[in-house]
Amino acid sequence: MSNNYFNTLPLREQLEQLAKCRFMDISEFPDGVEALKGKKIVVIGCGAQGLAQGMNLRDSGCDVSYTLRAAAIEEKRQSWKSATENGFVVGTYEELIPTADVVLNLTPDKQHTPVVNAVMPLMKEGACLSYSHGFNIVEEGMKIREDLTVIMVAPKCPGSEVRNEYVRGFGVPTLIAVHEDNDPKGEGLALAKAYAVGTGGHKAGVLMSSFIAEVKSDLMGEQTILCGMLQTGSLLCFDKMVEEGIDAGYASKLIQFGWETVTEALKYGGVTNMLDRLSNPAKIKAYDLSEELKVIMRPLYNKHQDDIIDGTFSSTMMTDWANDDVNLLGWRAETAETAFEKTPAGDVEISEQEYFDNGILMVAMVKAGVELAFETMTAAGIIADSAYYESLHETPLIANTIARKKLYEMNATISDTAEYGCYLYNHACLPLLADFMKDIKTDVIGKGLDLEDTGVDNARLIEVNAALRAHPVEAIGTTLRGHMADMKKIV
Ligand SMILES: NC(=O)C1=CN([C@@H]2O[C@H](COP(=O)(O)OP(=O)(O)OC[C@H]3O[C@@H](n4cnc5c(N)ncnc54)[C@H](OP(=O)(O)O)[C@@H]3O)[C@@H](O)[C@H]2O)C=CC1
Ligand SMILES: CC[C@](O)(C(C)=O)C(=O)O
Ligand SMILES: [Mg+2]
Ligand SMILES: [Mg+2]
Repeated sequence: MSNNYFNTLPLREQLEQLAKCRFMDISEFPDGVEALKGKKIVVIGCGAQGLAQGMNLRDSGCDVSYTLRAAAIEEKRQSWKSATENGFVVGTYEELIPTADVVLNLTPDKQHTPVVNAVMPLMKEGACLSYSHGFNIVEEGMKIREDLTVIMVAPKCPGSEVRNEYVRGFGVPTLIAVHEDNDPKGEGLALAKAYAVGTGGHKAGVLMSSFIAEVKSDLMGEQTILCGMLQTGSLLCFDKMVEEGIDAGYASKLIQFGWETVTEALKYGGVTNMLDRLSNPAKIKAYDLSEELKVIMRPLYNKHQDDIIDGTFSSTMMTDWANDDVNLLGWRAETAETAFEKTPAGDVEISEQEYFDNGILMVAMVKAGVELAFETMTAAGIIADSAYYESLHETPLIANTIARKKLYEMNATISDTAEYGCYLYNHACLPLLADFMKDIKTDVIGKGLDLEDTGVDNARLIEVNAALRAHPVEAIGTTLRGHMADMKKIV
């Protein structure tokens, strides 16, 4: 079914592409959206990314309209409503694609082959086709007409946050790339840079990378820490608290809003700051739990990265696509039936500090997941900047979606590809953590440490603090966060 482009490349070229990643200074964007001025941008699809990116680009002065498949227009589906209610012109492929200078393909990855095959013959000679994820090019080996420029502008963030951050006057880190096989006029980079400015990404940080590095890091981040770990942690922590007699409404609230609160600390000051929010004994406890979790979960992180690199993951997922999404839909239904999803957050006050104090295990899970994802990606040749965005930086942005409407909202907001990978990880991780969870009590999830004396051994505290600060995700995080000084507070 697929013709994996990455697997056709010689090893040296694979390694070179994986390691392609350069942080662009904001001074490299002096022309703003100029390269898109006077150009007609037509977005295919008006879903999570489509609507957010289109609105940002329009607010940045670009000419944006939407093309949808005929049935979506005839049936006035949600995509049609989202585009028309926001004042955009909407038309069929035949009406709008031939007029477009730049076509943004923002349909689900699963649909890219049929969508691109349908629009490519309608595209103007020399136009540009853009993606926000390189799956179609890298994993399916899609060949694009030689006269067309092919670029990627991939926000490292859910669509809702692409819009929210822009409205807050900021942006989200964005990875840009030009498909080297398709840059006939040498204008790909200028277009990608202007597009990144139009969505606000340049304010948060743009990485100039490759289609390959984006795909192999994006898939890894979303499957493991960003979505898989948060889903697994939510289910395990909730069930444990209820089993230990904690009020279900309290447990539900602690988790639903806890991820957002603890990862907000991560966003501002990395893993170090997140653990610094705990008392000294709680910090040492969280550190020890996370070290234990890392030993248990490391083989799973390695497996996910290996399967992503060699194409096993993509071919498995494509088999599911061909099989009417039987696994995806089954996992989605199963998630909806979990006790955590079905228990509304209780009407109880939980202070910001209490989320940390009573959520020590959640802090440990985030630390373990972020560090493992970062370590695994960089060991596979992904550059630290990119691994940082795909592990630490994006975790709070995904956590925000859980705060809105639990796992349902997270899985509805992320791409179908991320949703599939999230469930895949979750299914493997739950049994892996079964023994570990047997020893967990309410001191680390639900009630917090009940200590009269909060004293700790100096040498141990120094050792833990040093280990936290020495992790390589902290060094790159300090540098990259230095470029995000205007980031706005959420919680
Ligand atoms: N979700 C996210 O936050 C992120 C997504 N991305 C990437 O962005 C791209 C878009 O993903 P996402 O925003 O999640 O997608 P969504 O599922 O949210 O939106 C898909 C849109 O495409 C339309 N669509 C679906 N099937 C077809 C089809 N066969 N032909 C034409 N249109 C179709 C849908 O409208 P209708 O069904 O009404 O026709 C809908 O408007 C993907 O490449 C994804 O990897 C990148 C970063 C983050
Ligand atoms: C976290 C998943 C993601 O990669 C994203 C929002 O960045 C996606 O595909 O949705
Ligand atoms: Mg992503
Ligand atoms: Mg993704």
